[in-house]
This record gives sequence, C-alpha cells and structure tokens, in this order.
Amino acid sequence: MIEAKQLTKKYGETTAVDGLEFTVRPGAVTGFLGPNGAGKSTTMRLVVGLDAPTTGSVTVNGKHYKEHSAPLQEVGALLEAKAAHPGRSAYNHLLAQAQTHGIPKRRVDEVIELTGLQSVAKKRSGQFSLGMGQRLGIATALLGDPATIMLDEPVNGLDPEGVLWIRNLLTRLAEEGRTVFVSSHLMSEMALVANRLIIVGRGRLLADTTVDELVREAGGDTVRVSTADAAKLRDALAGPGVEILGHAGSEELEVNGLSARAVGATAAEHGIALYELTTKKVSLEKAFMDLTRDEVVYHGSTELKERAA
Ligand SMILES: Nc1ncnc2c1ncn2[C@@H]1O[C@H](COP(=O)(O)OP(=O)(O)OP(=O)(O)O)[C@@H](O)[C@H]1O
Repeated sequence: MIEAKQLTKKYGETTAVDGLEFTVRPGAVTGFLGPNGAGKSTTMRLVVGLDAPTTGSVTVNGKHYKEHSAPLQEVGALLEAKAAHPGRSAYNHLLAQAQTHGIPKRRVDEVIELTGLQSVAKKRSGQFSLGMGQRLGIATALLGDPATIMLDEPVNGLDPEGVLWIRNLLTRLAEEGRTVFVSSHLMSEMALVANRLIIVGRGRLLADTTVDELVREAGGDTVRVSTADAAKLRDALAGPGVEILGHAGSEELEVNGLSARAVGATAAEHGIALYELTTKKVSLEKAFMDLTRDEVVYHGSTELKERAA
C-alpha cells in the first residue's frame, strides 16, 4: 500500500509534484498516468526516499521508506533501466544486492528464472539490450519478495513479446495480493493491464478512477449491429439510456448504452436475424488526452507550425 498525503516537491521555481493525495491498494495493478513532465518519476522517487518532499508525506506499507528496517522486502522499485554496474554480470549484481540486504542466495536464482534471464545471467550487464536491462531491473525489484512493487515506465524499449511478458507479470503479482504501481504515459498500454488509474498533470491529481469508470465517463463502448430489419431492431432496443444511430434505410446501427450481449439477446427474442454484432471500444487514449490537454508541459512542434502559419 502506498499513501500520499498532500505530497509536494518543488525544484526551485518548478513544482514537480503539487499536493498529491492518493492511495495505491494491494491486489490490483494501479496505473500512474500523465503526460511527460507530469511528475510521475518524481513521485516515485519520493516513495522510495531518493528525494525528500518539500511538504506533505508518502508512506509505503504504513511507514516512510526510511523507517523500514528491511526496505527491499517492503517495496521493490524499477526507476531507471541499467542501474546495474555495467562490468558486473546480472547474477553477480543480484547476488551483491541480496547479500547486502539479508536476502537468501536461492532468491537470486528464483528472480532470474521469473524474469527469463537464465541464458544471460552470467553475461556482463553492460552488454545487455534495453529489454534485458529492464528485465534485470525488474528482477532486482522483486529480489526482496516485496509486498509493494513500483515500476517507472517498465515497457519502454521492450519488443512486443517483452510487453506481453510484463503485462502477464504485473497481473500475476497483483493476483498474489501485492500492491502494483506502474507509471506510463500511454493510456492504451495501461488500459490493458491496470484496474485502477491515478492520472496526473503538472504535478496535480486529475483523476483517481478505474478503467471501467473512465470508459463510462467517455460515453461507454458502442455496439455496431447489422440487420435486414433495422427499424424493427431499433424499436426493440429503444429504452431509457439507450442511444441508437443509423442512416434511414441502412442495415447498420450504432448502439450506445447496451452491451453486445444485450443487443444480441433482444434481437433473438424478437426473431431478428443479425449479420454483424461488434463492440467498438471507446478510445481511452482520447479520454486521457481530453483530461490532460491543458496539463501538457511539452507540446509538440506541430502546434508552433500551426501558429506560425
Ligand atoms: N532533479 C530535478 N531538478 C529540477 N527539476 C526537476 C528534477 N526532476 C524533475 N524535475 C522537473 O519536474 C517536473 C516533473 O518531472 P518528472 O520527471 O517527475 O515527470 P514525469 O511525469 O516522470 O515525466 P516523463 O514521463 O517525461 O518521465 C518536470 O518539469 C521536470 O523538469
């Protein structure tokens, strides 16, 4: 469990984290989302005591990081890839960490296996690809078998297989009852793995929500349905909270406010044959961009070109 209370961090004139208040609970993957420069990395550094808050506080498993007698056993963090000494093998890096933190040697083999590093464990980590470096960082984070795991942009630089592997790992860690806190600036990625979302912009909390809630707020998923008797289906589906769009005479309808399952069942009840029944997922990326539009610190150059034109 991670609890931030009025957490604030200033660097000179810049307020990187601005009165953040949130709780990250066990048993779920919580995505920490925000555009570049929103304060995600700073918040994560504050959690593990790599930086001190200007005001406010943040605790892990009920205590400040520095108050834990065995912090690696409480929270495992991946804050930047390739934090290992480049001349050391992955195995020796993990062993050194284990030995200085009272962690048994067999745990080193366990995390090497868990992160799929067996074949390169004796290689010097300086020769690792970005993906291998990420895996080593995650192995280090898991070394103390911590109840809380915090990963800053873990899918950065990973190939599709690596991305899939991370998703499965995060889900499994949450199912084991751990607190899993993962940052990303990609809503699409978080939507696939996170249950809860904490969204920040310019250091401030913009939303503390779930993926489902965000889908609902963004207008919900749309069901596309195609039938020879669109008018009859329209009548059968009509009801409170249901919105149906479709051109006159067209076989296609777009339905908001009902699931594909409900549309299919109603059609069957009324003996209406369907040619197509698909759920069009709402664009969470768009919902996220709408939410953070005014909070983006670094706008792309297209905006400047537009203004200059
Ligand atoms: N050590 C520092 N000294 C000065 N300013 C800093 C420092 N660390 C972060 N900042 C500033 O604080 C703000 C938040 O940065 P931070 O790296 O936490 O954002 P982020 O959400 O992790 O961004 P990204 O997605 O780009 O990694 C930025 O404006 C950044 O320039």
